[in-house]
Amino acid sequence: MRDLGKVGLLVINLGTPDGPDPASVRRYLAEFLSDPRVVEIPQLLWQPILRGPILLTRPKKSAHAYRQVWMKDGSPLAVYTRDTARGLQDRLGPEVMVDWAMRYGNPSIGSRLAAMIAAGCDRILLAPLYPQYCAATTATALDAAYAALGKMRAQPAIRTLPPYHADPAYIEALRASTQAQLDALDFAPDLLIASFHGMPERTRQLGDPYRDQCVESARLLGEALGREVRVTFQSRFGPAKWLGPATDAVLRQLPSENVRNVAVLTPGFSADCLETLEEIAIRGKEDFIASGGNNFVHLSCLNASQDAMNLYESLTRRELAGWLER
Ligand SMILES: C=CC1=C(C)c2cc3[nH]c(cc4nc(cc5[nH]c(cc1n2)c(C)c5CCC(=O)O)C(CCC(=O)O)=C4C)c(C)c3C=C
Ligand SMILES: [Fe+2]
Ligand SMILES: [Fe+2]
Repeated sequence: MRDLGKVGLLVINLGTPDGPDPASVRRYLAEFLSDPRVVEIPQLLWQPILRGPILLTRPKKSAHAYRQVWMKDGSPLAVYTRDTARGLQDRLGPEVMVDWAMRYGNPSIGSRLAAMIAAGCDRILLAPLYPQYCAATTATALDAAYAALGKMRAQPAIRTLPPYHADPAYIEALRASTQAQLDALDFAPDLLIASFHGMPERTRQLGDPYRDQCVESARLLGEALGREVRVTFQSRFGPAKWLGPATDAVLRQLPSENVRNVAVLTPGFSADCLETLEEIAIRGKEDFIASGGNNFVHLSCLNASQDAMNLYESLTRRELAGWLER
């Protein structure tokens, strides 16, 4: 008989290839970029483009980028997400079973939900670790969970973590982490840049609150730090118009405006990954220095730091209220 009555917490992140080789990256990109929540072009038109030029060229280029940031234990996104789940398990104790899953690639959301249910969880909090909501991240992670639940006869009760872009605990975690990293620098940045992952401009008109939530997070962080935090958007993909200003263009422009020392933080990413460690910390730095900049630093994401644990413990305890004894 199943042991009924445990509470589960599933930490969810975007997903990453199993290895930094072109075949693994191709598998990952094929799944990721076939998600109609991510590329909102009719599949009949999109699949030939994806299966043709994109999957023939991008895996090799991206694998090269992944190799530059790959860690001993695997992809940074997976390592930090796993460590976040382990840290949260310590904070929440044996009353909650904490696990982690990825929307694309491994471990899949369906497989970890099945494991939690097999272990006796009848109440599960799904926690996509995206502070700012958009359909291409939060919604699709929850879609995948609901799709797996849709195949079950006996479902657990489900709660979902709302976006936390303006939550005082998020702003405080960012403030503490940013201030500690700035205090450890051997230069004083003229400007702080908050670089968020971009989205097609069209998604804003369609109703995604993502851009406004990014701007609000940066405004609140600036207020907490008592200095300007300038918002930019990175990682443009495809020919459509994306949210701006673009991080790479701003970094190339700043030295000509006499801003020669910058710190870039990436507060929309819960964990460091290809987009922060390669695109910003390596290529962003190269662009800025080649354009006449003097000092550049990328500040780490919250990852599985104590600031992160303070944040996630506070958010998840709130959402688990009524399910926990204490
Ligand atoms: C944090 C929020 C993210 C949003 C919003 C987002 C939208 C989005 N991304 C792509 C295309 C790609 N993103 C890629 C990597 C990637 N994206 C995010 C997060 C968001 N994406 C993360 C955390 C990562 C890193 C994964 C890792 O393994 O480290 C990639 C793959 C890498 C590459 O080949 O460049 C693509 C492609 C689109 C099209 C999109 C919105 C429509
Ligand atoms: Fe992305
Ligand atoms: Fe990128």
